[in-house]
Amino acid sequence: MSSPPVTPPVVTPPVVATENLTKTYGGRSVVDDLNLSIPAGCVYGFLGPNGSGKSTTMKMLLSLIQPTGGRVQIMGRPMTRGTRRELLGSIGSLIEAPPGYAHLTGAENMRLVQRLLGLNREQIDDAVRTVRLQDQMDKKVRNYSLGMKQRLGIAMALARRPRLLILDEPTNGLDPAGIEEIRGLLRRLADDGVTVMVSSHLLGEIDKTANVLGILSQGRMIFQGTRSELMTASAPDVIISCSDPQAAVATLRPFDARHAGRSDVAIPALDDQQTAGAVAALVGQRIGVYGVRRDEQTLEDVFMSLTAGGGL
Ligand SMILES: Nc1ncnc2c1ncn2[C@@H]1O[C@H](COP(=O)(O)OP(=O)(O)OP(=O)(O)O)[C@@H](O)[C@H]1O
Repeated sequence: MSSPPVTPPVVTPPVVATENLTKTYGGRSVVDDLNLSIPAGCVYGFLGPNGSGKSTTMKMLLSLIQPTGGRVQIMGRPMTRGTRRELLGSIGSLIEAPPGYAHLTGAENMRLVQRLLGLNREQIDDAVRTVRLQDQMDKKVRNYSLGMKQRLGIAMALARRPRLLILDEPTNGLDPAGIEEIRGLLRRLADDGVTVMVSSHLLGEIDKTANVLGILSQGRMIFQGTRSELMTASAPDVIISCSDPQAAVATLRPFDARHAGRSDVAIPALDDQQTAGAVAALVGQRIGVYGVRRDEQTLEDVFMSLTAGGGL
């Protein structure tokens, strides 16, 4: 009897991959040996304090500036002088200030994009609907709120129906309602199969939207993975609630224990075996152990400790 044919798994290359991507200005590396990997269909949150190199990285992905070293691959193909034009045709981007002529209406701005890129009317209408600006198209852009300008910028980036969208700090300066509007938009785009790379210096602005996070500090990637992997990697404190915290701190000095208020003692970076050892040591000293738990950590705590609070 012949065995059924084995279908090889479909391996989709990352939509963006960089290898040792580096940018140096005057001998200083502002992007340093970066290995980015952005899976297809995700919202990739690119986080880091101001000046950590996010914009410089995004500009290199878009070929707006030349890397000093390393390589960029988009959808499995190397970005070179020969492939650049074609690859950029499948990327929409919003870098720095929102684009658009202030003295023209939203509709006039979109018509310019249509003509410039040789698009059809349906593509323009779809993009405007996606960012929910269809009722604002006859207003001059100078009368738009910042959030509306950002959404118009995103509509311009979306009009060519890109597979990849690169947005540099699209929520910067927006009020909570504007931030929520952009979050919802990014989720809808990812649901429609667009891969979105979005930068921010504020974790709270994108952590609920992003499936994958890349955290940059001083030009180096200090973490890349899912939100839950980040929480796991951060090894939260173990908190032991006990009858005599002063004596417990003395007993657990080799574990770097500290008094954490009332009956609590906090111990950093303990694995399960070490936790059992710490509890046994307390029991051996006749200190009553009331409870043992892992500290609650917000993603903000983790981010702050990873980036040592620099610039936040
Ligand atoms: N053309 C340039 N010449 C010299 N230094 C530069 C240049 N462009 C950027 N830098 C420096 O590179 C570092 C990274 O800047 P970049 O704008 O990429 O950071 P960022 O993470 O995007 O921060 P921000 O959110 O503030 O823009 C900064 O120290 C910046 O001053």
